[in-house]
Amino acid sequence: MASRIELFIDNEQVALSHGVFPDGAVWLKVTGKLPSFARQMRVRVAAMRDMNDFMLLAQLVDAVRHAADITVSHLELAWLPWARQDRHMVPGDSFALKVFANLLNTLNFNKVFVLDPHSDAAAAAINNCVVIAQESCLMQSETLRRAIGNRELMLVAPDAGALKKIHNVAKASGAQEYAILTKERDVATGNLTSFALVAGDVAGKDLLIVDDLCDAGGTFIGSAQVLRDAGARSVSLYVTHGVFSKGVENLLNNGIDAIYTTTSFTSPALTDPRVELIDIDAIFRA
Ligand SMILES: O=P(O)(O)OC[C@H]1O[C@H](OP(=O)(O)OP(=O)(O)O)[C@H](O)[C@@H]1O
Repeated sequence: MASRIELFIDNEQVALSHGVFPDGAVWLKVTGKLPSFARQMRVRVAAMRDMNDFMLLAQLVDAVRHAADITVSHLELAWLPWARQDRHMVPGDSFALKVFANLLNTLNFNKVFVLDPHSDAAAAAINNCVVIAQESCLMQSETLRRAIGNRELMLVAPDAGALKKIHNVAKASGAQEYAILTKERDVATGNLTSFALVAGDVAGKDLLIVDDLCDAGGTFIGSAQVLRDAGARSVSLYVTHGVFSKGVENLLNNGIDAIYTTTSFTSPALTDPRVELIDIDAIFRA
């Protein structure tokens, strides 16, 4: 299992056990004590990445509802898989986010809390979805709250998708200004081109690129190059979701000085002095 899954009944954590049958099917059991009557079931899932992880969640919900009369059920879904496939993009592909949301909706949660989803399509497709906004996630880093508030770091939006959110990040953190970059992605190949700085005087400044997620990192390596060419003193990166499919070293060796991310996808065990992890527990509790 790749995901991290936790169960809380009326705010008390209950132990789980899971594994894989010889035929490859995953199994899950609640091994802690389940009261026969409980008000609230809360399930937190981080780093969900495939249908085995979804199946474990579905089995957990079934096990709890079989044993206890639950009146309210909440899901804290830190990382939303398939969130980037938020429309049909090329002929023959699928609107995978909608397919996943339709399955998730069968679990009938009263609320589904999602951290900084890639686009508005998530809240439209998931029933009873509550979005925890990017600025709420970022502001849980004391380092960033202080540095942005003291004007020691200037915010940068790396593309049109990020620009939609950065105004709220600036407002929440007390930043006066932000720089804006553009890029183009060929959705058929994934290739990135045309990086350009379209607004903001970044010369001599310490910068913080802010975005929802980092996958292979091409967006941020290309952005860092443009920002350094324009005279930036340093370039750091905040992403709510750190997939880092080519490793954090790929970024840290290619123009990114420091990384800030949450544990929505990144393992809490990641240790690198140049990476600051924001615990999702702090975000969900805020
Ligand atoms: O680390 P990388 O591999 O570069 O991927 C990260 C980028 O991809 C996503 O946007 P996307 O390019 O899908 O564009 P969109 O915001 O227009 O959907 C995301 O918002 C980042 O900007």
